[in-house]
Amino acid sequence: MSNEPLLRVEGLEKEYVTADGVLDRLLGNERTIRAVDGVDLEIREGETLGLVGESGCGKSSLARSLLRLTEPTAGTVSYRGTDLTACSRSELRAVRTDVQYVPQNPGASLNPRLTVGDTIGEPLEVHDVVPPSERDARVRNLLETVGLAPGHAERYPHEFSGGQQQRIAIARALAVEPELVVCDEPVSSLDVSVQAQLCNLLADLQDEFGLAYLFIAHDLSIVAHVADRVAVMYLGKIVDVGPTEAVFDDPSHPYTAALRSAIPEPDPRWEGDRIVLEGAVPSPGDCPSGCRFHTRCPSVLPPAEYDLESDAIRGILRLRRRLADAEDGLESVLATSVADEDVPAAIRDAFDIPTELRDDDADRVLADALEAIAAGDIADGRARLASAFATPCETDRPRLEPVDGGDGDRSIACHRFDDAYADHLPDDPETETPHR
Ligand SMILES: Nc1ncnc2c1ncn2[C@@H]1O[C@H](COP(=O)(O)OP(=O)(O)OP(=O)(O)O)[C@@H](O)[C@H]1O
Repeated sequence: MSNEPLLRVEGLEKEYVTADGVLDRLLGNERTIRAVDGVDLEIREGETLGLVGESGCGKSSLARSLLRLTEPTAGTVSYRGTDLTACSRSELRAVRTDVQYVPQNPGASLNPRLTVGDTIGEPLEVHDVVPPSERDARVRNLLETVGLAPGHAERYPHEFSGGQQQRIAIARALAVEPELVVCDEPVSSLDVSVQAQLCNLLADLQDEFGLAYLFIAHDLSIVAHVADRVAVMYLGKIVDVGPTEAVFDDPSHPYTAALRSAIPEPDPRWEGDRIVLEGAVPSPGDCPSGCRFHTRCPSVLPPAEYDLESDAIRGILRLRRRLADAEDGLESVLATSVADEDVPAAIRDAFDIPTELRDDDADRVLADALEAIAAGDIADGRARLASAFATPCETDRPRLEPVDGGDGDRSIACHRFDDAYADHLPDDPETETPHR
């Protein structure tokens, strides 16, 4: 396997401009959704690169824009040195024989009016791969290659199970003898046993034809079985990329650690706790500032001035976010009403902030801010907390940088791995989350 990338993606961006209705569009009330935000990636010859992240992180948008199935907003995609973003439509059609896409949910993407034979035969004709006289034989051969019977060519897509439909979609992609196949969640909708069969099929095809795959999944456990390297995506950005084993054995990025910990049957070697992320992925139309993951990050960096336990800074940040929207007074901070003197304790309780911070100075500043809020001066409390408990995760955007100690193949976008923020790391490693 050569180390020269087959496909190199640089600074890829994809924005969608949406409006709730025609009126909003006419009034200019449109929103820009930045689904892919400056992605750099490479896919090497014959390798499988897994791309994982929760639903809505931008995986399909990335896959579709790198193949120009949807036009990217910015960036370049070089396939064997040819910049696909600069190709004319006809040049792109020629490259499409080398780079194929297997869409999510093949049941919906296979034309119900075409027989399976015509579905697989269509790209053979479009790209002039075999003479018309050899088309049917080639279709039958492709069906056998993906584990279906040659006689299935006469049937229609609805006569097949989900797993079989996925095999048909793979056969269609293979028809033009590609070098790279982008598989968008190829097994997510299938039963576990069918998932395993399809993963084995993809591996066999890779061995036989030397294929490279971009394999998209929201579940890290599937990717572990098929990928040589893994890229982890969060809100339009790659936050962690490296060899599969390294990403699994040392899921250093807090988001990777959370995905890793969510695997239902953990590797017996894995001793980490289950990390439950708060809430869902925020809308890419309204991305958090700084590190996009900071609003859900279990390991957000505390301010350098204080020696704060990670639970405390998380709770304080949650409180700060709530206060940012708290125009209606105390009732939008606390769900139930309590006596004025009990408000500080009730807020600590509601936001999982310890009753006493281990850092006395921090505790005094927090107590003063809570007193201000209890007295009804929410703006003062908000300002005190914002100036005392700022975190670089909220203001500074982390860059995807190689991490020390590896072979240069692992990169992580997290301030915890940037020496410039070393003074923010808590003094007591016992209070740290399990991944660092
Ligand atoms: N055509 C579109 N118009 C507007 N917004 C879109 C469009 N396609 C995707 N989006 C939005 O872009 C964001 C990323 O979506 P995308 O489908 O790329 O994510 P994903 O990680 O592949 O998720 P899933 O696993 O659910 O497919 C989401 O917020 C989605 O709502």
